[in-house]
Amino acid sequence: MSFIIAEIGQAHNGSIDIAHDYIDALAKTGVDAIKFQTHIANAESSIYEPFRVKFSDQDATRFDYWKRMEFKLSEWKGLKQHCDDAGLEFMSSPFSNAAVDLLEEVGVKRYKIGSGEVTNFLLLERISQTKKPVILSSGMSSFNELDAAVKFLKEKHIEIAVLQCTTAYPTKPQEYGLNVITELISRYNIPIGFSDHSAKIETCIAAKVLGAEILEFHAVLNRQVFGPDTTSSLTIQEVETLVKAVRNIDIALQSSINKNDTSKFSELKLIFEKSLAVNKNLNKGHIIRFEDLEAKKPANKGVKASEFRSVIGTRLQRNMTQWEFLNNEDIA
Ligand SMILES: C=C(OP(=O)(O)O)C(=O)O
Repeated sequence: MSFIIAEIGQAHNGSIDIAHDYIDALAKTGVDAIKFQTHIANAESSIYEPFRVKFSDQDATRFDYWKRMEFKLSEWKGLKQHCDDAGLEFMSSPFSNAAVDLLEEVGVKRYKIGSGEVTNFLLLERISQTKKPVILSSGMSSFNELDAAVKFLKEKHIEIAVLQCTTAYPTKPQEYGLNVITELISRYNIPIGFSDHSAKIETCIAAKVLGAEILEFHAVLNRQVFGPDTTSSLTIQEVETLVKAVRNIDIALQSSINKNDTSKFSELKLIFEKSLAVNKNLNKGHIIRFEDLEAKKPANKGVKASEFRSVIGTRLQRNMTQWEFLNNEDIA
């Protein structure tokens, strides 16, 4: 079955109240986990970090932005408690070792490592010290970089899953990299997933069908609000639709149908299948041609439509009227 993660990221815009609103809204959609990002400006950034997208004049630097996105330990604990109460797993990607320390105090079950951190072995080392399972994203990584991170974590006996991801906001269809999902499955022989930035529900559905066991996408309460990921996010309504679709596909993919066993269709086959009839008035002695025949519902009223070849060239034994069923005793 799929593990579905709704990524809130910075959609709360630094407001703890909005962060809680996200939990309430997403709890109704059927996702398994809600993911935040734990940013500690001093530990992960500096005043030299450029903006990826400068979407408001609120922050002079990207560092100021990260500072504004910080929550206190007690606030993180409140978010975790809210998720617990809503029956959702609380997740948050750390962007520094200090963030891992904080999340350990909050009490997380596993770690998500964002695409930008794949080469941050200092962080990988700190996370592996926790011995908790890891979901590693790959939005900017070459196979060489990914192999190195996977090897590092595997050697430390960390349970690991890798997500196909393309770091672009939003991703265009030609950038999704759905082909990579099957490559990752055969390359690593571990659970593989998909971290989506497309803002379209079909992308995760396609990833699911291709074998992704973990699906992550950004969610936003309102597409009009400022935020670095708004254009790459699904609305709450779209999340609900996506989750329903994925759960159905999970059931479908786990069920196998034996096309050779049609026993449960026997009654329906009688209704849907057809018997041969004549399509015009014909006299006794007429030699039946293809052009004289039609196939009509139901089955079992005359010669089976599948056997029409055995009728062609036979001679009518009686006069027949248009649309009458043709039986074996009518021909010789
Ligand atoms: C940036 C993150 O992930 P991804 O690279 O999968 O978008 C994250 O989890 O915070």
